[in-house]
Amino acid sequence: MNPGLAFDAVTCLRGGRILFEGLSFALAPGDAGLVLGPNGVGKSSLVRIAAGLLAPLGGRVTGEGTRALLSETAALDAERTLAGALGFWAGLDGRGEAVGDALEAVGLADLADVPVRLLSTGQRRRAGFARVLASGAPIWLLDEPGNGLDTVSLAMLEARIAAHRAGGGIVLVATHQPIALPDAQEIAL
Ligand SMILES: Nc1ncnc2c1ncn2[C@@H]1O[C@H](COP(=O)(O)OP(=O)(O)OP(=O)(O)O)[C@@H](O)[C@H]1O
Repeated sequence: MNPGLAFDAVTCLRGGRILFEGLSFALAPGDAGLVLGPNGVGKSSLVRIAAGLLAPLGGRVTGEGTRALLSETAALDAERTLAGALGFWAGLDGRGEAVGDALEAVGLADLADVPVRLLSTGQRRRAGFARVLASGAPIWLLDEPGNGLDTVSLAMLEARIAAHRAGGGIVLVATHQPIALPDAQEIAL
């Protein structure tokens, strides 16, 4: 199976307004898409459509391969320990053993036993990214992945994305912040 992600003439309606219309792009293994545009233009909506959480008004999304989403909400149970919350999701994919390495990768191994609700903003963001890493999904959908990250963590994120692409993974990033994403396809809304 060759992963891929393509938008074919996708139109997005939200809150009674057309946010974008007839949007097409295609990402192949190793590719990155960078979604850019001002506040409220529809970047998060585009990522949600790519994740299958929001239906487009028109057009279609195609592509093979599982998709992992990092969005504003980390989607981790606040009352569980960090390792427990990540283990819940990874376990659903039969990848419970991947949690330890993911926590190491994002520099949170020391906080594995801390409840998610006690994490700082940046730590929570990194925890959300650890969930993506642990998923093993070939397609990463990252909505503002750099939010709240310090310089070291941003460099970690960029390095992990580069390694993912080098291994044939695909990434779609929506962001305001500058992020190193060499040769990314710009998707300007
Ligand atoms: N659940 C919803 N119901 C109705 N309208 C919504 C909903 N979520 C978002 N919108 C509207 O859709 C528009 C686009 O929102 P979206 O979050 O996709 O933009 P964005 O480009 O990601 O913004 P930002 O840069 O501020 O994160 C906004 O006008 C917003 O109010």
